[in-house]
Order: sequence, then C-alpha cells, then structure tokens
Amino acid sequence: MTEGAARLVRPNPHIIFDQATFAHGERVVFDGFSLSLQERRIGLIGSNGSGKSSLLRLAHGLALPAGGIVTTLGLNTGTHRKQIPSQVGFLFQNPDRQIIFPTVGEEIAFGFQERGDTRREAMHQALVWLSRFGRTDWFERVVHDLSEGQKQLVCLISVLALEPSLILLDEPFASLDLSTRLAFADQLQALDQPIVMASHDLDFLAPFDRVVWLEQGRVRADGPPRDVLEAYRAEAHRGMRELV
Ligand SMILES: Nc1ncnc2c1ncn2[C@@H]1O[C@H](COP(=O)(O)OP(=O)(O)OP(=O)(O)O)[C@@H](O)[C@H]1O
Repeated sequence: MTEGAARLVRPNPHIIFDQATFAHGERVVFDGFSLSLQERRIGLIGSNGSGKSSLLRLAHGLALPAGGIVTTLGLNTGTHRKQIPSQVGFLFQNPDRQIIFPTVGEEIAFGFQERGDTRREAMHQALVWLSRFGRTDWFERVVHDLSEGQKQLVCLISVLALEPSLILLDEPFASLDLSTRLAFADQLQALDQPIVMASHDLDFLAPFDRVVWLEQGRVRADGPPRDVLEAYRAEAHRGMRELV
C-alpha cells in the first residue's frame, strides 16, 4: 500500500509524476511528488484542499510543475503541452470553467471543429452524441439556462464525444441526480479508455482498480479500493468524533 511499492510493480503508466513540485502562489501543494498511474480505473480521494484537482490539472498540462517532470501518455507536459488536449479528455469540477459556447449543440460540436470537421459535420456529431444520452432535445438549448447538473452532463458528453485515449474527471457527479449518476456510472465503466477520477463519492469508486488517497499533497494510502476506502472512512469518522 505504499507509493514506493506501487511504483515498483506497475510498468507503462499513463501518468508519471517524477519529483514534481507545484505551488499556488505561496501555498505549496506538491513538493517532490512522485506517483505512477497505469490501471484502467483509478480513483483519487482526499479531504478538501488535499491536491486532487491540482494533480489532475498537472496531468493535463493545465498547470505545470515548477520542478520535476509530469509525463502523460508519454508526453512531457512541459514540452508537449499543446499535444495533450487532443489525446486526453478533462472534465473540470466547475462546468462554468469548461463551457464557452452559448448553445449545447455548439459546445459539444466545438471539439469536433477543433479536430478539423466542418461546422455542419461537427453539429451533426453533437446531435449524434446527445442522442446517445437521450438528450437530443437539449441541442438548441442555451447552456447557461441549464441547471448545474445539466451543465455538468453537457461537459461530460463533450469530453466523451471526442473519445480521448485517457480521461481525467474532477468530481464528475457532484451535481447530477441519482438516476443520471447511475446511468453515467454504467457508461463510464463500459468505456475502454483508462479513467482517473477525483471524487468524494466513495461508493462509485468501490469497483475501481486502484484508489489513491491524497493528504496535504502526499500519498497517504494507495491500493485496492476496499483497503483504501475503508481506511479513509475510518479516518473520517475519527475526525468527526473529534469535531463533536
Ligand atoms: N486558484 C487557487 N489559488 C490559490 N490556491 C489554490 C487555488 N486552487 C487551489 N489552491 C490551493 O491548493 C491546494 C490544493 O487544492 P486542490 O483544489 O488541488 O484540492 P482538492 O483536493 O481538489 O480539493 P477539493 O476536494 O475541495 O476539490 C489547497 O490548499 C488550495 O487552497
């Protein structure tokens, strides 16, 4: 269950943090952080501010390490930052940071246009992907008139539609209602691509291959979900008793 042991037994990782250092201004988030991620389904857990979003942003090249190296799909995020978005899908915790177009159709079509599809082709693809999720009626809707959960769903569809080689999800289900969450959980489990997902929804992570528990920018525990989630729950209950 130690980070060192995990690194020894797992070749060909999707993501490698090698002595990465990262700070938000004065606040150091990671200091010489090393971790290799290669399983098909990896969950990231940890209390608020433990570094989950920062880890995902570093892996996507949205943030760069001040020291050390982050490698995603074999690409150094510092030197190959521009190549990463075409291969790695990223879902922001806050949909408003992701959404840039007025209508749902245009938002989903954007990625296809970026890949070189004509506007007409891209809009057709957007409609096809909305229909896969039973939401064709959203095509012409104004994104900012949608609820938070609906916006989150649009962002998730936009990410999945481009069929990236690796998918990074930052709390994808935070605002989704239970039936939508369950439907998406099934859709995600069925995907071939590897997924790294930060979540406070521990039940969702139970069938994953590996869970990494972050605490203050360090790996507190790392291993099979049943071990890591149980230890995390036990710690949360201890913390709760101390608060009351
Ligand atoms: N934009 C920012 N400016 C300054 N500090 C930040 C910023 N974003 C995050 N931090 C700090 O970086 C640290 C790690 O934050 P991060 O968002 O990675 O944590 P997290 O585990 O994703 O938290 P949460 O569960 O609340 O989403 C925290 O101490 C946080 O206060």
